[in-house]
Amino acid sequence: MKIGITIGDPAGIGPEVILKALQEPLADGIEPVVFGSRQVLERTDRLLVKAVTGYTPLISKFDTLHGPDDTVEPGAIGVIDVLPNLDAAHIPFGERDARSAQLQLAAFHSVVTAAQEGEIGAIVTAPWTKELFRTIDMPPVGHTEILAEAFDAPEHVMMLAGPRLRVALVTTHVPISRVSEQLRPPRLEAVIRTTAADLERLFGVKQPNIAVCGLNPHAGEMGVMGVEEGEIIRPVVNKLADELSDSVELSGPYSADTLFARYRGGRQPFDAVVCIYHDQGLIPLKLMHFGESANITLGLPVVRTSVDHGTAYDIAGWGVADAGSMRYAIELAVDMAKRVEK
Ligand SMILES: NC(=O)C1=CN([C@@H]2O[C@H](COP(=O)(O)OP(=O)(O)OC[C@H]3O[C@@H](n4cnc5c(N)ncnc54)[C@H](O)[C@@H]3O)[C@@H](O)[C@H]2O)C=CC1
Ligand SMILES: NCC(=O)COP(=O)(O)O
Repeated sequence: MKIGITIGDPAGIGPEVILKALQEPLADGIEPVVFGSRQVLERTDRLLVKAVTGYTPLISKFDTLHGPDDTVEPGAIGVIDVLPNLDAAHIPFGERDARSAQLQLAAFHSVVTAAQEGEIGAIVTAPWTKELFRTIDMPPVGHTEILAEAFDAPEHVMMLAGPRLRVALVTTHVPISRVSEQLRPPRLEAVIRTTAADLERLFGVKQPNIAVCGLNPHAGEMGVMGVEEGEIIRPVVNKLADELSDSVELSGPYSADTLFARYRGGRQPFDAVVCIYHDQGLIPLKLMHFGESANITLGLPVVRTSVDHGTAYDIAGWGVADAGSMRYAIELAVDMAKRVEK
């Protein structure tokens, strides 16, 4: 099975974490194919040879493919040049460059097409810089939103998952001031249903135990600190807890701070926590699992995972980036693709 890995923003740490993550071979029968630029991978490989003690050069393993249907030589790393005429070799690290915006987007479009055509078993993305799209007159956009549109999946969910904590987000990249207006019963209901279904489909968790956070301090404290819990969250949770009682244990809304305190001491009280906004879920996730967790798009017909970090311009080109999350994202994608294939 081929796993399509996108290069992300070439000015960031994406290419570095890909090559570091591929130092150890993947499971038998799994062929990594990097969608991006051979020039970028070659310069990163050279850099890592100089900067990282014990790094094994991979350049001799790069196998340029004409397309995702090409065969990858055994033990090789397939590479697809998505913009062969782009001079990507000299894009400066840690700087905004329109060429990076073009490359990160072209790589992603290519991998999405390959997935739609059934050429790859899963997508793994290295980080891109959303704000960079302004250099090519596009709005800042995440992979998740593009995937949802490409696969017509309005009920998609962004989940970040590590060994114990999994958080599923109701709202993602919106200003805090707009979270309340985006917290609507149909969206919350869709997130709970998709999370429950994909805990089993992708993670193999049967009869999941799912908690839902409140939005406000103390989950609104009987309405004196906010009304969304009483007006929106509790009615949806009560309705679905009843409807799904045979297959899901659903509870909430919980006061978010104390809910995450239950994870102390190595405990895993829930299979997933539905969080109302981005930082409500990602702060505890990163405190517990940064570097050993991945981002997963639920609700898609294709498996897609990504790293738990961004492009880290402050360390790009130094060779010091930790590739734990990229390796985790690749291995998780392989597991999920095998589970879905069965
Ligand atoms: N999946 C994706 O494409 C994601 C992209 N981003 C994008 O990344 C850009 C930068 O975002 P930030 O909030 O600054 O987060 P960031 O994760 O890029 O950096 C935050 C801090 O963590 C460090 N760091 C991140 N990953 C690391 C690694 N693998 N090893 C060692 N240190 C690491 C960085 O050096 C920095 O000090 C933004 O444009 C954002 O949109 C952010 C998250 C995910
Ligand atoms: N904070 C997570 C994040 O930004 C992931 O975005 P996406 O590119 O995976 O949609």
